[in-house]
Amino acid sequence: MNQTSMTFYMDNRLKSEWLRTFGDTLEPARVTASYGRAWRVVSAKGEMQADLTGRFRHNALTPSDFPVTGDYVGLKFSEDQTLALIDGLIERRSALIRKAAGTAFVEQVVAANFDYVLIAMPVEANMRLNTIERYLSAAWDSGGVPVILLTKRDLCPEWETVVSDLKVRLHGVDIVAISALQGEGLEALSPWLYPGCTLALIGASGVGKSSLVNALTHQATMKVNEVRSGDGKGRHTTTHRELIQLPGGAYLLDTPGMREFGLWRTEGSGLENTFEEIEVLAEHCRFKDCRHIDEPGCAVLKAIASHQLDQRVLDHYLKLQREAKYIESKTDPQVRNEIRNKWKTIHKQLRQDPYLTRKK
Ligand SMILES: Nc1nc2c(ncn2[C@@H]2O[C@H](COP(=O)(O)OP(=O)(O)OP(=O)(O)O)[C@@H](O)[C@H]2O)c(=O)[nH]1
Ligand SMILES: [Zn+2]
Repeated sequence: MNQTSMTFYMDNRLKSEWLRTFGDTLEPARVTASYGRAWRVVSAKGEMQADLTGRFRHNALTPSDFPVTGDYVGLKFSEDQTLALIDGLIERRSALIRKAAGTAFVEQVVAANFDYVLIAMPVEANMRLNTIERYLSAAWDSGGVPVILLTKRDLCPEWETVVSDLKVRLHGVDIVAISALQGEGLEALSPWLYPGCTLALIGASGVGKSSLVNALTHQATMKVNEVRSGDGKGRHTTTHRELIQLPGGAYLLDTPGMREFGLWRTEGSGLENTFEEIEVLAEHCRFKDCRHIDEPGCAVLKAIASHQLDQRVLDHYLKLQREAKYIESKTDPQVRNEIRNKWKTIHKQLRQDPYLTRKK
């Protein structure tokens, strides 16, 4: 359990938005944990459990209308002052949204109102750019600014080379390498640990997120995961608080939903924007449904043979396309369009990556 005290903070922009939305009728608070039907909030009065007012519940039409961890909310109190009730929600300035496919298309917000997205992954001699790109585009989509957090640098002797290499490839994205175990490199995170700054921490299971939180809070706030063999349970190591205040006043968001982030589908269609070159070439393939794998008369393969196109670009394209097909079959056209538009922005960044740039 987390023993540190928690304080409520709103910057000036938020304060004025708050006043515009609620005036002085409600008590400002922020959600520190969400349990589905109950919430934990912090306000100037301290931390407490909260329910929803009937009015709020009635007005909430979709799952994303309900409060999530990180949300700024307006509280009312029961007549005897013992119960806090959420009566309103400030519009989210950023959100990690999980798009779950089912009979109806459901959007699930898993965390809100962060400034930065810390993308955690172990540093390795051969970093997989595809994975990094997927995380980066999800981060940009969320409204937060991505920071790549390379973990376990004690296990990778060449970590410094990897970092400088990535800095060139991922032009303009901040990259930090740490070892939570040895307490190394943590000071490099200080530019983001200023009072009121909220960081969303994402990354696959086992990359060292809990260890980082522990190292930053200097205490066992989170249980480091010992994967239980057999039943696969005991995976959620997050204690009841999902918004953690760090010494120095920054906040860290770490919710169970975010922990599954590595499994999310964050992009769908729209690859044709990212890989324009291939699409243009493909128009000259003999077969309209050419897969550019081994078909005769394939203009894409011809371009590779003549070194006009890099094989790795095609591999990357085919891989993403296989993945995109899956979600495409499950999402509706309107959503596909949205995803496509987002990709248009992302594609600009990707094109600055030498890895994805066409040879000459
Ligand atoms: N060598 C080394 N091992 C680390 C480091 N950080 C974490 N680990 C180990 O990696 C394993 C997973 O660490 P966690 O912090 O539980 O990873 P997590 O990302 O929180 O995992 P989930 O809770 O499953 O999402 C543990 O055995 C840690 O001891 C590090 O900097 N160096
Ligand atoms: Zn082809």
